Amino acid sequence: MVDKKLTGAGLRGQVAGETALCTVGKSGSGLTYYGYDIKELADKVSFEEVAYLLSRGELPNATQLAEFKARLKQQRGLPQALKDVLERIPADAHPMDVMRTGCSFLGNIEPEQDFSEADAKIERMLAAFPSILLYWYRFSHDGKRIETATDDDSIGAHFLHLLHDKAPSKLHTDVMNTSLILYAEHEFNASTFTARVCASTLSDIFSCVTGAIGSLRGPLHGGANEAAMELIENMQNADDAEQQLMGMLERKEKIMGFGHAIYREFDPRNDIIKEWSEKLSQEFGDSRLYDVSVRCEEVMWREKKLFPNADFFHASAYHYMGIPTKLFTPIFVMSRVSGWTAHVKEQRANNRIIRPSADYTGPAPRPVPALADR
Ligand SMILES: CC(=O)SCCNC(=O)CCNC(=O)[C@H](O)C(C)(C)COP(=O)(O)OP(=O)(O)OC[C@H]1O[C@@H](n2cnc3c(N)ncnc32)[C@H](O)[C@@H]1OP(=O)(O)O
Ligand SMILES: O=C([O-])CC(=O)C(=O)O
Repeated sequence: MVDKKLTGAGLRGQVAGETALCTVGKSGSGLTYYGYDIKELADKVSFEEVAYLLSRGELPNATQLAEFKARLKQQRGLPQALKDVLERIPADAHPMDVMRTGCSFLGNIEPEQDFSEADAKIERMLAAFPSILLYWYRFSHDGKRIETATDDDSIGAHFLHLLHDKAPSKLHTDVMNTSLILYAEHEFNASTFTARVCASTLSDIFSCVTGAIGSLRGPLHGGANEAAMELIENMQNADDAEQQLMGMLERKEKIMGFGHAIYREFDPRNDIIKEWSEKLSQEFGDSRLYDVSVRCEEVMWREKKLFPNADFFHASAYHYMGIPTKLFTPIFVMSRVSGWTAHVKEQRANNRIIRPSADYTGPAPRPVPALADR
């Protein structure tokens, strides 16, 4: 990858700590989890194996995986107190706010009393987050109190099952699996750094994840997959996409789903999700969204040397699976909770409170004037 000097604002280019979890923009295709290349992981394993890897440092063997999945399945149910809270959140709330509240409330009724409980709480969040999201969504939008304890083999299938009231196809299950793997971990991104700052104060794991959800919500981070969908859904065809984009670039507007703080030439997750988006477009029988996305990619590279990040082709892929746009970023939460919590454990294992300094730009020292003189 080409080196660009990364200086100044946003702590860009500054090392803020150590991690054994992940490399971004370094070896192989540019993204590794505990030394495993993202392409190989996306090809060969399940999201549950990746979640286990991130939490324990090694991939599970067959017995460990079966036990891990069984524990996750058992924990999909929600306590009545949490369902009561979710039923009070209005239909027009942003689902990321629902996730933030759901996570925070879970931390009230099932708190992490001691750091030795971290693994149990991580499994509970992995199992319960799709249930929290869909219980609220189905109650507020369809007036239905759904049963969240399904028998689906994977977190991705569980999510789609609750959303559509039926077990998903193999294709959709596979896409969800890959998507959750791609979103699982990404070094010191903004939301993970939020989680680590919180962990460094020796706070509980639910507080760390609640804060991280808040950071992920913004359109410059996880919220970009929804913003990308809003962009492409209004493009009628590839030529229209080109025309609209050229206008936006001329007006110096930001194009959501493009660019990256670390990668300079490509995001290795893009090719993978792009391929699934194409397959889904064929199954869907209407390739408009895929076609306009491809043209956007071409135009952005030609005009600005900017490339699609992980979020851009996720928009069309999720849409083809019938997922409402406002649920896109919460899927990111369902996945990234594995990375956040792995970082919380890593921070706790070698902790010093994260407390950087600031360059002062305010007024020189001065006396406080009396109220009557101001
Ligand atoms: C999973 C994820 O979270 S991936 C990121 C998701 N976010 C998005 O897709 C939002 C759109 N993208 C962006 O806002 C940015 O590219 C970010 C936030 C991801 C990275 O920001 P930075 O590290 O500041 O970007 P970088 O230093 O590469 O920017 C270089 C130049 O390209 C411009 N640029 C970067 N991305 C875009 C974009 N998507 N559209 C238009 N211009 C852009 C910047 O404005 C900057 O121009 P300038 O030097 O004249 O100010
Ligand atoms: O690393 C980043 O800054 C953003 C990102 O791609 C991610 O968190 O997946």
